[in-house]
Amino acid sequence: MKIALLGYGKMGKAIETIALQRGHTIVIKTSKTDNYTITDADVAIDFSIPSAAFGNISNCINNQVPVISGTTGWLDQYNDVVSLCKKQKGAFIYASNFSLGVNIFFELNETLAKMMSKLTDYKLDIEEIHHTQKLDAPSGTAITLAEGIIKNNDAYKGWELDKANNNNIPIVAKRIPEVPGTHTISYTSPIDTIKIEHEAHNRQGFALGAVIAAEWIVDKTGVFTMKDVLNIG
Ligand SMILES: NC(=O)C1=CN([C@@H]2O[C@H](COP(=O)(O)OP(=O)(O)OC[C@H]3O[C@@H](n4cnc5c(N)ncnc54)[C@H](O)[C@@H]3O)[C@@H](O)[C@H]2O)C=CC1
Ligand SMILES: O=C(O)C1=N[C@H](C(=O)O)C[C@H](O)C1
Repeated sequence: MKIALLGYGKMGKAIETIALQRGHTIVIKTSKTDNYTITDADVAIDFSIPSAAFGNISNCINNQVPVISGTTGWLDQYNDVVSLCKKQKGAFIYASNFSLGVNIFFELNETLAKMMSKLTDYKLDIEEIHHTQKLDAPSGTAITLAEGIIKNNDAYKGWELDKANNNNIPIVAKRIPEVPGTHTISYTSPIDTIKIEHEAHNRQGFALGAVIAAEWIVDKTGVFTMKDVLNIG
């Protein structure tokens, strides 16, 4: 496949390595709004910055190039992308986290949330830790985890950064140099604590998942998620 990398930072470079190992060619690499012809690519992978994602994705969809986006922090425009994709009969996947391990963790989180929904003595919090260059907080993955809990436990209606209000899940975001991404869900009662955690050791899992998603979507039309790609849940 001929791949366009929209965003050639830490993730763009990790994706390039895996894509080349899997026999693909990188035909476009952008680190800003450079001039390029997106139709030179069979598929585009956007790991850019929150303010650039919507423009990058729309350009692909308007030109009938299937697009994968892992960029976080732009989701107020997600529904506009879904509408555009339907109108243009394009192909699009967004995932807050492309790694297989985190997608299994998402399923585990929902199952645990269902089990904990009747145990009102337990107080819940989500913690995420990332490197200090990260632009957004909380992480997209922490938001997906919160949404998975809200769907399965009526006690929670939303989430809030650094605050524990009645019906909102508190998300604590920590920034520590070089941490690729750690997410922890804790349920604490006066008697004990139940914890589940995913710790990425490097960026390879995110990058491999993104390339697998690109290989999967290249001949499809529609809006999909990693559940469709990995066939889990
Ligand atoms: N969904 C997932 O599995 C993962 C998502 N991410 C997300 O991916 C995004 C990128 O992460 P990193 O590579 O670590 O960041 P980074 O800061 O290393 O790279 C971002 C790159 O985007 C470039 N850029 C800026 N404006 C652009 C534009 N208009 N078009 C194309 N590129 C542009 C920057 O110059 C930079 O090279 C972040 O939003 C991060 O949260 C990161 C890891 C995994
Ligand atoms: O910015 C990062 O690095 C990461 N961002 C994603 C997120 O916001 O959840 C995924 C991963 O945790 C790494």
